[in-house]
Amino acid sequence: MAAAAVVVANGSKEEERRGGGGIDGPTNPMVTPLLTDLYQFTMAYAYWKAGKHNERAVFDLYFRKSPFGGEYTVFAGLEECIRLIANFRFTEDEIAFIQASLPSSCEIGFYNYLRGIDCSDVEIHAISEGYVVFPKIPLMRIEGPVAVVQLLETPLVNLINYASLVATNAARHRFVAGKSKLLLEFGLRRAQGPDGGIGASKYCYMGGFDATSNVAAGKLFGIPLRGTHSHAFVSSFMSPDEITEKSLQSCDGSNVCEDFVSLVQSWLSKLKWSQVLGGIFGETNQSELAAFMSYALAFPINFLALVDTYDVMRSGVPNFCAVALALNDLGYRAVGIRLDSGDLAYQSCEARKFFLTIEKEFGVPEFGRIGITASNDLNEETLDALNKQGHEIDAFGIGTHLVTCYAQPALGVVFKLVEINKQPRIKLSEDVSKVSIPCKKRSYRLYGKEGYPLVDIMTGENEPSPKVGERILCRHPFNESKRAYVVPQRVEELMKCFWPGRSGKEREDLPPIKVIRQRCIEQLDLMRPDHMRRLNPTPYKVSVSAKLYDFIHFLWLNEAPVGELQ
Ligand SMILES: Nc1ncnc2c1ncn2[C@@H]1O[C@H](COP(=O)(O)OP(=O)(O)OP(=O)(O)O)[C@@H](O)[C@H]1O
Ligand SMILES: O=P(O)(O)OC[C@H]1O[C@H](OP(=O)(O)OP(=O)(O)O)[C@H](O)[C@@H]1O
Ligand SMILES: O=C(O)c1cccnc1
Ligand SMILES: [Mg+2]
Repeated sequence: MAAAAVVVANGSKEEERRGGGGIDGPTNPMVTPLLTDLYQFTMAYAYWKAGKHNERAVFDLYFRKSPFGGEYTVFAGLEECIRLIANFRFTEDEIAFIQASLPSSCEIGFYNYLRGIDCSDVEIHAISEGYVVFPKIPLMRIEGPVAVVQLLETPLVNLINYASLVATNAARHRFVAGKSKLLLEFGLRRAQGPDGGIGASKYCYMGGFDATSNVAAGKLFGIPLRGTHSHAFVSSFMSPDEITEKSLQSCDGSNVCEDFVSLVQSWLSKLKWSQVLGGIFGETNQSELAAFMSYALAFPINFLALVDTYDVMRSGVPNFCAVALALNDLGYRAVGIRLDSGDLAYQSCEARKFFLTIEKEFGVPEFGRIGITASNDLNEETLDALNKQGHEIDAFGIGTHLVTCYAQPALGVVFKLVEINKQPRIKLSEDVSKVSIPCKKRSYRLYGKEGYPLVDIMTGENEPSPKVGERILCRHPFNESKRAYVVPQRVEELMKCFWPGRSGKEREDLPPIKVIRQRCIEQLDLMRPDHMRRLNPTPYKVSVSAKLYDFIHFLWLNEAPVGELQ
């Protein structure tokens, strides 16, 4: 396959980074081999100086606790990692910068070594993107020359951390909102910079949102685009007299209404004087009406109005209905309203009643079902509160809380050495949850009779895999008394080969985002409901085989010095 090329972003006369396997470079051109911490280079130099740089190392990338007080995480960001790996080459410019940044005592031979580095000898196994994942289970296993893999630590952790966090946040918002609601990501203006904005749109879609307002993300990833209009559009109008072009062709093109403004005004007075609606409102705001009419003239098939600029029930909703009824006369069906302040539950119910009354009173089929979108600082809690109160909202536009991951700003993804030169390594800690699980491992998801995943289990690389119908002991990695026998009805090996290096293994495809999104939805559906609930969810069991358990504790005892009491 032809090698992909990514033009280096820093502008000067630049070489191209030659990609492997026809895989494009990272979406964000800032993702280069320099997007790492200085200490990765100093360690790489020290490995090189010690003649250790080509020792074969295995690192696991995993997190320790699911975010947002939950018991599940959506794994996202893998494709961007593979794009980095496939195109991992230093340019001359970058090497010159590293040379200028390291102490002058560093030998020149190191820079020649960096010149020759790529990831052709690195092997990456990973869980598929969009999978539901759990603490301690490796999301990725990275094997290769220790100095190269060390350089990958920071960018890989960076690419997985926010992606998985925000995809999980999206999945959690979807869980509370319910499957039938349309979820729109509106966060670009509030995101942490341009990359935060693009990443949020991509991974919220992956986590189950339906569309984004972010046009660049729509182009880059093919995510559906949706949007309404803002208060500025409404308040920019002063009066209906501003509307000079008043004609509107009917939907089927069979006739032209020469004065759409008068048609709307006549509907507004019918509404005002109707027996059943009379009394709800009097004079509506005419500048708002002008804005709605203008928007309808511009978008007769997509007419949606923001109704809370002046007064939702006394102005916005009646004005919207007058325009929608005029459109209806011409064969168009209005899309709906957006509420962006006040009590969203109450207002949505009042608006729905108003629509239903019109449907009945004026015999307009389906008018009662007109869409209601709500926005304004929504998050899991407000969605939950709205559900409890009862509401008539069909779509939610969510920005700040979703994309900034307001409830938890980072997922603690880590990258730990588990083996070097075939020797298992462990990292000890006073805090047991921070002790790393040594060895090059495999991991499996074991499913029970009811089809739910029961437990994830890690084994040594060369242990026989768990078998359907065969009892296996699953042990908590650090708590001796926590163990269970499981007879799996289905066994799924979790990690697949996404970058074979020189192993000759087949490389897993990187599927389109829509496929990953669908996979994520199916994965979330597969989970037992008590793991998913928001309040005190049941922890999902993560375990090790009996053999791996014994080995962890043998290594632990071997590495931990024995204290002496005086
Ligand atoms: N029925 C409801 N139950 C619980 N929370 C709600 C309900 N309706 C709206 N909210 C939330 O209450 C908060 C209202 O925020 P705030 O008081 O700042 O806005 P507002 O005064 O309604 O609008 P703005 O200041 O934008 O004009 C928002 O976070 C919104 O999502
Ligand atoms: O509330 P979020 O979840 O962040 O969703 C996006 C918000 O952005 C827009 O207004 P903006 O917040 O810019 O202005 P406003 O708060 O004054 O309406 C929009 O009207 C939403 O309210
Ligand atoms: O299209 C919208 O309504 C929108 C887009 C971004 C932010 N707030 C609202
Ligand atoms: Mg706001």
